[in-house]
Amino acid sequence: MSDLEHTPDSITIARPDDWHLHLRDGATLASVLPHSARQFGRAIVMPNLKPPVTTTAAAEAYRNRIMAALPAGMKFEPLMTLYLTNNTPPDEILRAQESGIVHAVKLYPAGATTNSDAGVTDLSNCYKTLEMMQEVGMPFLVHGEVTDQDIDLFDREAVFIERVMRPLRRDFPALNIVFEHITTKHAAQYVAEAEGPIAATITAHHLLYNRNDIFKGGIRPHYYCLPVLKREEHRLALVTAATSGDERFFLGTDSAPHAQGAKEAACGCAGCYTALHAMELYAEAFERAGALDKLEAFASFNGPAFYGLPRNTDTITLKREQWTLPETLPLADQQVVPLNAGETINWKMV
Ligand SMILES: NC(=O)N[C@@H](CC(=O)O)C(=O)O
Ligand SMILES: [Zn+2]
Ligand SMILES: [Zn+2]
Repeated sequence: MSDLEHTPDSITIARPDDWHLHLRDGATLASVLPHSARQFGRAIVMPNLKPPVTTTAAAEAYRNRIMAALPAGMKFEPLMTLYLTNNTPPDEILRAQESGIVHAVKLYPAGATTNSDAGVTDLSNCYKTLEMMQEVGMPFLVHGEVTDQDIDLFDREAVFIERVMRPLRRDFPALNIVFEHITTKHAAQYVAEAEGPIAATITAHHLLYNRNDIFKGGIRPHYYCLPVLKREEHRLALVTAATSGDERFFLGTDSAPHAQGAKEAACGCAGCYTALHAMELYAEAFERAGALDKLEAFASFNGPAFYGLPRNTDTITLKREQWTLPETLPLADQQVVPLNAGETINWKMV
């Protein structure tokens, strides 16, 4: 635990960016975009819509819908991505690069997570496209889990490193890779030690919670996400990585809105909604580690550096001020339950 007497009552940092965000589309997009735009200057917008965003033209149209949904007076830059499929042609990468609005290509292993059925079944189908990405410097963002049903859910990230990540790095030594939403000590160690241009995003909830929290006092659907929360030793490894100052680690909320009824169900969807209070959660995690001084690089410097983008020039301020989260938030014509709904948290962005 940090020595609370000596931690500041407020912290001002360069405006952060969210390098892993689900904005969805239509009325849901309109409901959730203001939460992210209030805290973050930019976001890597994930392409796992229905249907997925698989072409540059679709990404441009999606970007236009996001900008149309942005409330007047709010500033926000969506950084678009393409959803890799078995059939994505290499020249789509050229179109994406030339568009100036597509900043990465995302791997969803088929069946790994929400809206991933159109994902890649075998990366060897994509080698010509990956070669083009390596050539033009287009980052490759990966949901790093295998999907074999005989692999324990809690082992899927670790197995992905051996079966997919290491061969990928061997075959594409210069490919820019982001290991998204890492959840294990294995992934943290791999990213810290791997050859070549590589980075990882870490969510706030994987820094604050472990798998016990999914079952605290009963089944807690709002703590269910993919990759799933892991043992305490893995959470501790993520906190060590995030607060290490290693510029390979940066902020990605993986805020993933699902309607309340889709989460509180016999077979609930995977995803935590944290966009409302993401920076407050990260401040809590970094303070608990006695590392508030490391938050700015993790949240505001390392991501732009990896993507070759300038840092934001404005700032945000977080004050140590308790406030209670709402039980629900509007989501299109339904509700979404934020993580920590109804709880009192210790930091507030002002
Ligand atoms: N993280 C999740 O649990 N869900 C994400 C998809 C993803 O990031 O895997 C979603 O889009 O719902
Ligand atoms: Zn994912
Ligand atoms: Zn995600």
